[in-house]
Amino acid sequence: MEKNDKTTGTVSGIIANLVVVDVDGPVGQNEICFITHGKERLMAEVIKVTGDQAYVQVFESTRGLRPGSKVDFEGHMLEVTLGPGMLSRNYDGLQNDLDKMEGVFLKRGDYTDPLNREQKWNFKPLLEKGAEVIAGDWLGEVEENQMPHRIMVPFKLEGTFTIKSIAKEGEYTVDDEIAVLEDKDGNSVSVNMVQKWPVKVPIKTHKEKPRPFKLLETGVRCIDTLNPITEGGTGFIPGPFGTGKTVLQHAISKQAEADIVIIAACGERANEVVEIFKEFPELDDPRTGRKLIERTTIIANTSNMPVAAREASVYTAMTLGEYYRAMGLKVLLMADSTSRWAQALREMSNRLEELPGPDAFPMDLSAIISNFYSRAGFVYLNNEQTGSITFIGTVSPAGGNLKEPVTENTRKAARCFYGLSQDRADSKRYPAIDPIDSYSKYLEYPELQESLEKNMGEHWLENVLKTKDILFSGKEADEQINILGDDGVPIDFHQRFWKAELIDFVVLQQDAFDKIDASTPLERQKYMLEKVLNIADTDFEFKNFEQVGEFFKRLINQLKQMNYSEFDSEKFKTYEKELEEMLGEFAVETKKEAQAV
Ligand SMILES: Nc1ncnc2c1ncn2[C@@H]1O[C@H](COP(=O)(O)OP(=O)(O)OP(=O)(O)O)[C@@H](O)[C@H]1O
Repeated sequence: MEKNDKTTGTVSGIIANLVVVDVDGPVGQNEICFITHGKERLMAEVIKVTGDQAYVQVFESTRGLRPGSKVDFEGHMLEVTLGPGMLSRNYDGLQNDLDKMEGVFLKRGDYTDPLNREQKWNFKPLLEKGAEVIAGDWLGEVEENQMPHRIMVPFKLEGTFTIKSIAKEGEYTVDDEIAVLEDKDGNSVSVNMVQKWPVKVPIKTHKEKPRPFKLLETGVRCIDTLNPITEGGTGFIPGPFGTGKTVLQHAISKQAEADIVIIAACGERANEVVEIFKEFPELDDPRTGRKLIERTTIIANTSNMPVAAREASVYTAMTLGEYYRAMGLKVLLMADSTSRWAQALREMSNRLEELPGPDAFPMDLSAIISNFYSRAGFVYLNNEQTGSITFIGTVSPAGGNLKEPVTENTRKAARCFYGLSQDRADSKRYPAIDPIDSYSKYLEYPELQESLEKNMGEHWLENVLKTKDILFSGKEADEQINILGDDGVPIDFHQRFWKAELIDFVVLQQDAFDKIDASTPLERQKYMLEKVLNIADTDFEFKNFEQVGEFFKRLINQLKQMNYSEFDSEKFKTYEKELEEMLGEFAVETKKEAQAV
């Protein structure tokens, strides 16, 4: 889309943020333009072209804009600027640095540079003069917040190049030349540490993108044990307000096995975004012992920002993720909430008077959502290294209706579903992920099954399925008890109910604010699951239903004490010993009683 003679135009109509422009040359779909309004230059994106008219969506308020204003088309789509120095930053959807703003917004017409042009970085070459390279290959690296940041052959270059020269190790700014590449015809390309890339086009410099197959450890038991997400996998969390979405997102961001965390806070209210900016920098990073923000970038947009900027933010976040993935890093991308992004799509579609789909969302909502989710994934790079983007989006279904179009279409696109339940939140069973409704389709992938068998033992999958069965059977028993009364059902129903409670309290419920319980390593998850299943596999003899409840409450208490103690510590072992004694004594007692009868 690059061209030399830039197209210009004149504003001929204005409908809120949608501006009609009479153009004097060719313009492309999604091309960026600037409208001159007095001393301001307002950025806009072409969203429809008919004949010599372009409909452009302005990223800012169009207050006071008049027909006749001049428009300059840029010849390229909305791009992000990629380079070292993006970590710990708060950007808006157009990659403006929000820390440079006054108040919550930038002044209209102001765009800030996403990178620091003065800062020097210690560049180390990874390749030598004469090497043959293609787009995405790692020429060298700098270090940012103790993380390697690879300087890559620009993604836009096509074909094979030879390195004509490469900078020696030393201090350079992002704009300094660090290499010169030469194509087959002898044309030279100067490369520095900055590249630009259009946000709506996936970066595809990898060699292969297999189905994800490796479990991504999050330390959250009801995810890892019951419905695991994979490295490069996708998941979504629909949840009513106040069900623990924020706490869960913080837990996953802090604990997941990721090098880089990108948060797309899309369309949140301004005060919620301010909360994110305040809360995130305070989160400790259990992996590095420093602050999580050092390996995090936040892309935020509030509902009162223009619709096109809101729509852009998730793409900007994904493109940043793809950039880091091409460096061989593991990226965790969290978007909250994708419903507000979909609302931005709806507003745009409505203003364009497109034929509406269900609930007035665009007809192609399903394709938009699944195309977006498909940009996540696990990849093999050309140098045999791997990289990944694991994507988890939250959905805020209006009125908790999971049949509404955004939730329905997200369900088709995402492989894991973590449904937060109001009932569980009300009874303080956190995290409130519903164990019956939630699922991970990855568990059906033979690739993951194989890797689980290798890493978690041959009975792991069997145990996970058994756990699900016990939870389901407990729910059924609970329903029967509620209908027929405690005395109206056989004692066995109580036993089934309490076995599910045992799993709920010991495996599913997890205190995000306890130093030890907050995050459980896989090895410990495996140990505890086996312990609990051993109990669940035993058929105890009970005199009456009260005895069932009493016995299981004691077991739950004991096992919870273990959850709160350092794994394998003296304290842990003491609790475990007491638990075994409890089980042994009960078996002896009931045997005696049975003999007496
Ligand atoms: N895993 C957990 N362990 C302990 N407490 C929790 C956990 N998850 C949630 N809570 C409790 O629930 C409260 C509400 O959680 P949170 O703020 O995450 O809800 P939310 O769904 O994000 O709310 P909103 O929809 O308003 O953003 C927390 O303040 C905390 O007390």
